[in-house]
Amino acid sequence: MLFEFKDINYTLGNETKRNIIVSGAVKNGEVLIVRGPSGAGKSTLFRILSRLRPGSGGEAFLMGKSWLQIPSTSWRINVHYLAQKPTLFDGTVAYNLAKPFETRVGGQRKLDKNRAKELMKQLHLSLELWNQDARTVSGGEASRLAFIRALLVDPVVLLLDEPTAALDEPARQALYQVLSGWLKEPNHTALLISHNNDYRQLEQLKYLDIIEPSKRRD
Ligand SMILES: Nc1ncnc2c1ncn2[C@@H]1O[C@H](COP(=O)(O)OP(=O)(O)OP(=O)(O)O)[C@@H](O)[C@H]1O
Repeated sequence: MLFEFKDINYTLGNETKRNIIVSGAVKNGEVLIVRGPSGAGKSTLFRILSRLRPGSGGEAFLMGKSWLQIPSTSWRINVHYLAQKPTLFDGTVAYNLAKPFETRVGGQRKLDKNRAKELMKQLHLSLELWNQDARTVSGGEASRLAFIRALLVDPVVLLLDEPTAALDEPARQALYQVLSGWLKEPNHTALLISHNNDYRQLEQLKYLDIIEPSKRRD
């Protein structure tokens, strides 16, 4: 297995607490669709798996190596969380795409400008955006730019949290086409949250349902 998590355990809610325990595994090229009603804890699971917040138990493994053996900064390079609301920093679009390479997340690598521009074209983004102030881009442009930035970092696992929510149909299809190509490269896999079934063009799908324990049949 390329990426595996076992008995990830976390509690949601303040007064009425809900305890969730989930496990899953994905091979090279597979996509695990994480489903569940709004508020079920899907984004929370992604934040735990990318080690942006702690859970209360369980263990994840990247290429067979436990997260207990890998520092969280290195883990996050390879288990990359793409949040529902994209984070863009003050500065141009180019600056935003280069941002991960300024820090340890990008390792020793530099931004591949040609690849960045090629991805922009594939995702129906105008190259005129390159020098635009990132705070002025539209919601749909912002989500595609954050997706491009994630691909440029080239993680092993992409945790995609409703990546097409702000996109129109052609842009949605373009995003899944780019993702599909990325998944065909070695050592790539993804987990995906989506409230609509717009990901049908992806292959090798698996499903994980997050439901309240009281509704479980097992
Ligand atoms: N930092 C936080 N502090 C308090 N409650 C939180 C926090 N983050 C999430 N929650 C709560 O935990 C629950 C699960 O949130 P989460 O974002 O994981 O759900 P989700 O399944 O991704 O929902 P959606 O499909 O609506 O995005 C929600 O009730 C949410 O209000």
